[in-house]
Amino acid sequence: MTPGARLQAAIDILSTIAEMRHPADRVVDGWARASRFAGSKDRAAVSELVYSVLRHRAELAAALGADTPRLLALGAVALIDGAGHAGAMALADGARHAPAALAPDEAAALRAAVLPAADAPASVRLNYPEWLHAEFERAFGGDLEAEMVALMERAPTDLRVNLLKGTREAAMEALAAENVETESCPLSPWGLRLKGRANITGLKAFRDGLVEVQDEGSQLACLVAGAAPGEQVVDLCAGGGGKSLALAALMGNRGQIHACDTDRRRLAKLMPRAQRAGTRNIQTRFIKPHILPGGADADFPDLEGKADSVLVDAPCSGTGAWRRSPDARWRLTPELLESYRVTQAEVLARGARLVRPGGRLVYVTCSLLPSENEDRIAGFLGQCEDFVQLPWQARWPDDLPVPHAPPGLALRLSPVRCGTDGFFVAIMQRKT
Ligand SMILES: C[S@@+](CC[C@H](N)C(=O)[O-])C[C@H]1O[C@@H](n2cnc3c(N)ncnc32)[C@H](O)[C@@H]1O
Repeated sequence: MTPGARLQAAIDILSTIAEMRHPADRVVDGWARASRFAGSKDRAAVSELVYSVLRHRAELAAALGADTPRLLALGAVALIDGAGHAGAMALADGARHAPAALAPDEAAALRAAVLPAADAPASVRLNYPEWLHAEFERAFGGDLEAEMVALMERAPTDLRVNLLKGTREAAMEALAAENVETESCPLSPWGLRLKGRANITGLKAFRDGLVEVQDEGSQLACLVAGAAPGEQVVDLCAGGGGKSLALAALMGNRGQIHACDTDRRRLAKLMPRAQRAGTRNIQTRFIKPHILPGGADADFPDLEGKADSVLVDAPCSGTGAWRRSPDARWRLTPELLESYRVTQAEVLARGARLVRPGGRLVYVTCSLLPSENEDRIAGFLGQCEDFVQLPWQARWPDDLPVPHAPPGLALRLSPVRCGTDGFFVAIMQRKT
């Protein structure tokens, strides 16, 4: 592909993302599958440009005074990728497969474009929706700028070594034998961080179930949630089972994990993964999203008040994972956020009913927003007096380095403080 054709492909992908509001990775993958003519370098260059626009969208829109996919992509070539104004304009020459020549107003906007100065609003310079500014300020205070800069960076790829299949050292060797260099994650005892890039799902170590892709922050959430051999564990929002699989490894295949979700399609991904991992103590359960107020929970007639531990890995804004999904910041709306908060309160209350006296209720989000985190826990504890919150430090193993999390009972991970995605973990215990 010519540089102009790559630019036009990025513009087409950005147009589809804007029109359909689909996740960017899905649209980029769909384009790559449908574009057999594109080689691996073309695919990498197109994807790089699409993500560059998504990471810098607010800055670019302010610089250009417009946010059409065409101008945003040209602006990214000029201002982010370093090609300069003339370099970007030269690509839109109307040649076959390249973008049509610029209209006079487009050319004028591009020529005049300069990235916002230091006195521009933080939400513009650091690329997040202005309506979330107060929440981020509440979350980070004086660290807001540093955390938002870190959220614009690319996240490393982390793997969780499946201890049911081998040690971290054995996994590192197996990966090295497939030319994939890794290093131990700084905090997770099961974590390996890729030094470069690799197609993980194509590796033998992955197919053999020795490693799974899981951010270190998610691994730490599982470490703190904990699960002991022989326990009855409910993973109430199990999705594709990333956390169920980590808990199963902790349990050494003894006890039972009930992996539940309201989405059959997501849940269906779990059992093939469990098989690959050699996990034999997970069973899946499709559940309805709501229970009737005051009534019994028809999806859990067998588990009411019986579970040793209930993990509520709640649906959330995903703000903590913006490094991986930069487009998610532009799909989030106040209405969507409010709908997450409502569901979070519902699933917490539902999970609480399943916990036995003395058992644990663990609430996890990959959100950085206090309204999905601390406020949810405060609301829950205000209504459920038979639960008390435990400090996360009490569940942190003595022999591991301690994350630089801010003080408080709940564990709050973030890219700057801990080098992980943003996560929130609160542990509550049912009084005996
Ligand atoms: C953060 S994701 C779970 C990720 C998963 N635990 C993992 O580690 O891979 C949240 C999940 O909650 C599910 N969900 C949404 N509403 C729900 C509800 N009312 N009850 C239970 N699960 C729900 C979604 O389908 C989604 O799979």
